[in-house]
Amino acid sequence: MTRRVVILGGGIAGLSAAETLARSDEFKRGELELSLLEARSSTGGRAGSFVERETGQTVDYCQHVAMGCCTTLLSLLQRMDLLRHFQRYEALTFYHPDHGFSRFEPNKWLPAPLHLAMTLTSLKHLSSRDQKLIRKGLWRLMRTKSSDLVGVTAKDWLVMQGQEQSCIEKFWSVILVSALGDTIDRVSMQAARKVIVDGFAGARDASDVWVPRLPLSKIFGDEFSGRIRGMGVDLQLRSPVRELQRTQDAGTWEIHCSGGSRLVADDVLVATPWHVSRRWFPELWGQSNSAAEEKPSDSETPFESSPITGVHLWLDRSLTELPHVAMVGTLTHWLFREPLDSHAEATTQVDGVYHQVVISGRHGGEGWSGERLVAEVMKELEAAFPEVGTPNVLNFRVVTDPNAVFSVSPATERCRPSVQTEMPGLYLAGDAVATGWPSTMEGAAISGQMAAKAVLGALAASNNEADHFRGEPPGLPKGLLARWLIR
Ligand SMILES: Cc1cc2nc3c(=O)[nH]c(=O)nc-3n(C[C@H](O)[C@H](O)[C@H](O)COP(=O)(O)OP(=O)(O)OC[C@H]3O[C@@H](n4cnc5c(N)ncnc54)[C@H](O)[C@@H]3O)c2cc1C
Repeated sequence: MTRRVVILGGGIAGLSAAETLARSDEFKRGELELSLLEARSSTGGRAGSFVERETGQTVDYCQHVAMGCCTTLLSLLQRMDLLRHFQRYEALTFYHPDHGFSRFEPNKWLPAPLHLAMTLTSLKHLSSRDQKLIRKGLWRLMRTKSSDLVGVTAKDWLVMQGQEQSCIEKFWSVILVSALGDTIDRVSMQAARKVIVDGFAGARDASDVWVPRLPLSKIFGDEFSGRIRGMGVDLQLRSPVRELQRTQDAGTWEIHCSGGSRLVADDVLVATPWHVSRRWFPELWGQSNSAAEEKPSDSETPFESSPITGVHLWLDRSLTELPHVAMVGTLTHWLFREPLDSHAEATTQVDGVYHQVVISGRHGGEGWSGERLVAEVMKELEAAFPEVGTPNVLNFRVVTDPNAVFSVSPATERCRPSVQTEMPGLYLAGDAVATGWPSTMEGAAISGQMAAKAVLGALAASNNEADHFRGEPPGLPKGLLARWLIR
């Protein structure tokens, strides 16, 4: 008998689930029918783009980057022949107003984690005392198990380890705010460990930076959706789901879309963002994962959002030849220059050189207008690149997504639901489910794959077959030394 699986939400989680299911033998044998319902006119979700009205250029709501440790995302892109739209960088450039530019390039020959040892020395904004303390902190972190960091914020742990303010501001905060999308007084040290250990220390290629060369709407929208349709998935765009109901007698799910259409499914895989999924199933989003953990009190709101702002600038000149710069001690966190190959598609004459500034975790935004924010950012950029004089801003857009990422606080870590629920035929995906990853494209890709495997596992169980499907995807393989040193 054919089982009908419906995926709700065509962000990276939903796309990853659709790809895993569509490649399964069960789907190829015709035992599964697969639909994906997406509210918007394009897939990709938060990894999306808009057409800027003045220039006609397609630009991402906000620049996205992946790291080498994002193995599930990168292999998904590879399988879909989309990785060629990403550029890999092995080095990063840091800038500090008092110390200028430094290059961060992990050693290619030393085994992980020694490949990072010399790298800190190249960061001019870190004094030798800072470097010594940071090495000590990194060592302690590698020797501390993730399970020993439950309930602690990154800031508290760093202070407990004797990390001074200067190390926190110039090193830990810079990496963690960018990677976790929120400030270190809010985020959990478990999530911070994931970034530092998996993203830098665990393997040599882990800290590579992968930057999209096409607008995200082309990669995760047009191209990805074309491919999954080609694999036989019934993709329905502009189909916002309004309501979900379990029909007890039939043992199926009824899915009602805003336009009045109705679908019946044996299995539903909910891959909408946490703030949407929570409206349908609040009980799944506030409870502790582990029986040993206490349920948080009502006063705790475990799933808070953190904003990310993209400041899109069209300047009358190019600021730098560098493709991206991580800025330390400034309001600007990242500068990206001309990240897209999209200009040929602009509908009007593109005037100016496109740059994008990214600012993460700026809660409240100090009530500044777009003009004020651009003026402050431009002051910082002029100081960083004095050789180009005073650039004129020909056009700008400030895009802040208040729900860009969930704030991965200690309370949130305890409450992230797993992909498998106790409701028959109901599975959860999305970057906020319990993958161990922060709110990232990688977390979303892993969650979709895990949820799809749970669907296949249940199918195997109902057919009395062995369940080969469970388990998290493996990350980057750690070398011998890293396995020995990292707990
Ligand atoms: C500004 C910004 C910058 C970021 N930078 C990075 C970065 O550099 N690196 C990184 O790895 N991650 C980054 N992220 C995070 C990353 O974009 C997300 O973690 C990831 O895309 C989440 O994917 P998802 O599928 O879980 O959710 P979403 O992308 O939110 O997808 C959910 C989908 O569900 C659809 N939907 C919602 N409601 C309904 C409904 N009722 N019916 C049907 N469909 C519905 C939505 O339209 C959407 O397409 C950033 C996010 C933002 C916003």
